[in-house]
Amino acid sequence: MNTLTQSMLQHAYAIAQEVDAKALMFDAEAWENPDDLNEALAEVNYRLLLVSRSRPPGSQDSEVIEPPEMNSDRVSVIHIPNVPLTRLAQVKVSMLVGVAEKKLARGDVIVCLSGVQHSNRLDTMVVIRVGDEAEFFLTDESYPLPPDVDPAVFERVLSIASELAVEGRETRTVGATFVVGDSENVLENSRQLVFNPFHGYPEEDCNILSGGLDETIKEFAAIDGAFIIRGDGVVLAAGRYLMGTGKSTEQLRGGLGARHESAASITSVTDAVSITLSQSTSTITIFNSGRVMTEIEKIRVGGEGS
Ligand SMILES: Nc1ncnc2c1ncn2[C@@H]1O[C@H](COP(=O)(O)OP(=O)(O)OP(=O)(O)O)[C@@H](O)[C@H]1O
Repeated sequence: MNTLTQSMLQHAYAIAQEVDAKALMFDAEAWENPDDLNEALAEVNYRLLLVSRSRPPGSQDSEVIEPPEMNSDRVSVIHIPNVPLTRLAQVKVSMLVGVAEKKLARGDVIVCLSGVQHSNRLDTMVVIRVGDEAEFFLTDESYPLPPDVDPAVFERVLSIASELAVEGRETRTVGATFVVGDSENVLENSRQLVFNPFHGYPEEDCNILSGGLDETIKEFAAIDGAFIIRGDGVVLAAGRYLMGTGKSTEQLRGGLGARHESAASITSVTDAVSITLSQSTSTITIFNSGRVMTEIEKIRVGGEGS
């Protein structure tokens, strides 16, 4: 391990102890292989949140460093979308997923370490109190998800939206809205714009957690309207027109149009959360209670985090 990385680890550990941090958040992807990661983990005897890239259920990706099996309360893993993210976006998404999975809570202090992917080098340390930075959690909600939404479903939708942002469709950017949770209410507050491609299929074939559905969803992102996803991951509909427009509880910033307005509004009249990918900026915006909860900007095509 190089001197800088060792020094970063030691200082991060010392700071975590001094400020009584909830955890040290640690980027598993900065390592080239699991042995190097293990060596680094042995350096710090503190509660660890390992950030790792998520893969679709059942898929293999040799680029992804799987954190070692650890039978310990000291270490838990947060999966974030497997797309290039800036350092800030990575921290933001890790915190969001960490809070959704109840591994973190508003007010927790965390010491975050990251480095360029597979470089074996840590070069960035950030100390954050979850929820303090306005741009991380823009609403007052202490828990970001509706009660019926499995955090794994939220994480998968976030991954699919992030991949869509990077990949686009047939060389073009695409936009999409995923409305997750409180689906009976959401269906009552929306109507079918076009034929629902998920209608009539067994639920087990339409669950985003069961694998194999990502490409189908990405294909249907091109059709007008929103996806409606039940809290357990079953995709109930695509091509859905969301009603209740104009009921968002805050003025959206300039440049956001009907897609974002409708995504915000549906979360003000139901308990759902909306995840919206902008076609024009490739920014992902997450809404709940009619307001912006988080924005993830600059999901980039290729390159290193900055
Ligand atoms: N009420 C609605 N329910 C579901 N989808 C909608 C609704 N209104 C608009 N859309 C979707 O948004 C698309 C138009 O988005 P528009 O450009 O007007 O909004 P925007 O918020 O600026 O989004 P973007 O940043 O992606 O351009 C439509 O093609 C349609 O797919």
